[in-house]
Amino acid sequence: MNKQIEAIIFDLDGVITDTAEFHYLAWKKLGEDLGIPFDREFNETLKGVSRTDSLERILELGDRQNDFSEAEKDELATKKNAHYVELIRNISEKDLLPGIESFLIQIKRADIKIAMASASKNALMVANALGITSYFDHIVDAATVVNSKPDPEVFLKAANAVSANPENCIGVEDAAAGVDAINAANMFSVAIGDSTILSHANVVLSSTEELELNRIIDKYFAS
Ligand SMILES: O=P(O)(O)OC[C@H]1O[C@@H](O)[C@H](O)[C@@H](O)[C@@H]1O
Ligand SMILES: [Mg+2]
Repeated sequence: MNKQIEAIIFDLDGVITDTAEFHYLAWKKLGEDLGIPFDREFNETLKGVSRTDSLERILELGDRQNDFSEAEKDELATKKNAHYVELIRNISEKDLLPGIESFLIQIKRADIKIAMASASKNALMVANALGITSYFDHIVDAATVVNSKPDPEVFLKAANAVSANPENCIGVEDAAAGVDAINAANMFSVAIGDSTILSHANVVLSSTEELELNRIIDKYFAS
């Protein structure tokens, strides 16, 4: 098959904006309320993972997974979300991570499709608050995704929605589970963050400032 780039598919939290930090703070508060404190290292295992699966992992950490009914777990997840929504109340264009908007403009000019594959049910609201929705040809509705990253489902849904062949897609992620999902979707993975955690990506950049379309294209064709 002809190698070409049809779409670039973005994770949201921790890639486009630093909401990964707010997810961490909101889960940390819930964990402390439950007597299950945890650190940033454990938080790495929550990145990219859905709300319900994240709660399960925290309860397992405290060996409390059997202490709550499904209804009580729903209440806990709702409580975390209320705290998260409060933390992101004032986000706006100023909270776009450096280099993101210019990267989106470069992709648009190159006539490559842009999609979002976030596990967050708040993704559309956050994208609207950041003023970037119009750049996206498709934003996957997390409520329709059955399997959490590292399953490739959300990336495959995004590719399908913009009629792109997964092998001709590039995924951008900040989470280890997200990189696994991109790789499992048979896409080219670009990771932003710590290269010791994200070494399984095709390309690791230390910051969004380094996102530059020509550079990514060169790496993709060299792979
Ligand atoms: O609770 P939400 O907004 O639906 O988000 C679900 C998940 O969305 C992912 O993007 C985040 O990396 C996770 O930390 C978060 O738990
Ligand atoms: Mg992320």
